[in-house]
Amino acid sequence: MTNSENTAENKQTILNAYVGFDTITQQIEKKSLKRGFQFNVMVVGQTGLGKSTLVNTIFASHLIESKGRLNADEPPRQTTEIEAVSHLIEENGVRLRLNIVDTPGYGDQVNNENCWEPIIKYIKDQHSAYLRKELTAQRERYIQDSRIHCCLFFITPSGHSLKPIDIVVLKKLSEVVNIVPVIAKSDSLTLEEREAFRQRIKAELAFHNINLYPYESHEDEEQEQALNESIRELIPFAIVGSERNVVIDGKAVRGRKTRWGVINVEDETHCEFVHLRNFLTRTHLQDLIETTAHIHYEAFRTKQLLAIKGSAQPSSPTPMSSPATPSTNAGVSPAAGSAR
Ligand SMILES: Nc1nc2c(ncn2[C@@H]2O[C@H](COP(=O)(O)OP(=O)(O)OP(=O)(O)O)[C@@H](O)[C@H]2O)c(=O)[nH]1
Repeated sequence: MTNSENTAENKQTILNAYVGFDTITQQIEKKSLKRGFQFNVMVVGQTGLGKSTLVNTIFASHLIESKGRLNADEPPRQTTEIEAVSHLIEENGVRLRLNIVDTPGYGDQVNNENCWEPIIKYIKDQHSAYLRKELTAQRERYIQDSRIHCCLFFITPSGHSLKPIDIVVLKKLSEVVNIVPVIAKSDSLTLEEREAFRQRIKAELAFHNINLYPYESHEDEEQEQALNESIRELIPFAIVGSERNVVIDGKAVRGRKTRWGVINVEDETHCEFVHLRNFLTRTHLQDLIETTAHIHYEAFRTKQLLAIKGSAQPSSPTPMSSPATPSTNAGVSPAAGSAR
């Protein structure tokens, strides 16, 4: 046997031997399962649009209470107050720590000037808290992540167009968080009205350059790109929520019973709730978490660290790159995201 044959044979032997590193995915899975997952969702929209109901419908349990008035003589809410509730939910041995941040009463005041500020401040405060923990000398092994991974934005089912205040708030939010807009209570619109409303909203979002999640990325595989494209077609999701079960053909389903029939929340021909739930929990949960870290938090972090560096060198002759345009994750551009 020649030397080169020997080398080739050796190489072959090594490649055929079972080393065991193919179990790395199981090892990661085991560790991740032990640690559990953290998902932080924020709901933004006017009072009574069904925010609490939708969250409870998505996660199939009563997680948050409605903040609506129970009696007509109760005083209306005075200010935008932000409230976070935390739940540990478990499915087939997978533990998910779910934080729901409710922002009741947004845009409900007589004077809505800067009503979005507490919401933006809350999101930035979470980034700031994370950065502080990250920069401490003896940082925790696993930093508690309270950064908002997804903001469900509720659009009033007016059938006309977005309100000017919605456009301002969407624009501000899209710079700091992944937004998933939904047409709330879409059972109040006919199927044609829904579609026309959706197309109008898409056109408005594109006109105002509002970039929504999922962002376009040339790094995604073809399959992923196709999935994201189909999701963009459905955005904003026309949803119906319900915490009650109704009986259809002898089967109890989540639905709303009206005088003229029953809406089955889980029926794709009735509304897009199932698509939204699949998108949030089955296909994009991890990506929402990663995109928050790689794009929104990274932008915040860069801006903060550049600002600190800038203040440490007040007489520096070289101008610093603008903190307003931080670098984002390679290949992924929220600015290039589709706003359809
Ligand atoms: N028709 C219809 N009604 C809904 C839908 N979702 C919720 N509702 C009803 O709307 C009312 C308000 O729902 P909530 O979930 O409390 O609304 P909210 O946006 O959380 O209200 P706040 O917490 O006060 O901001 C309740 O009576 C719900 O049963 C829906 O999809 N369609």
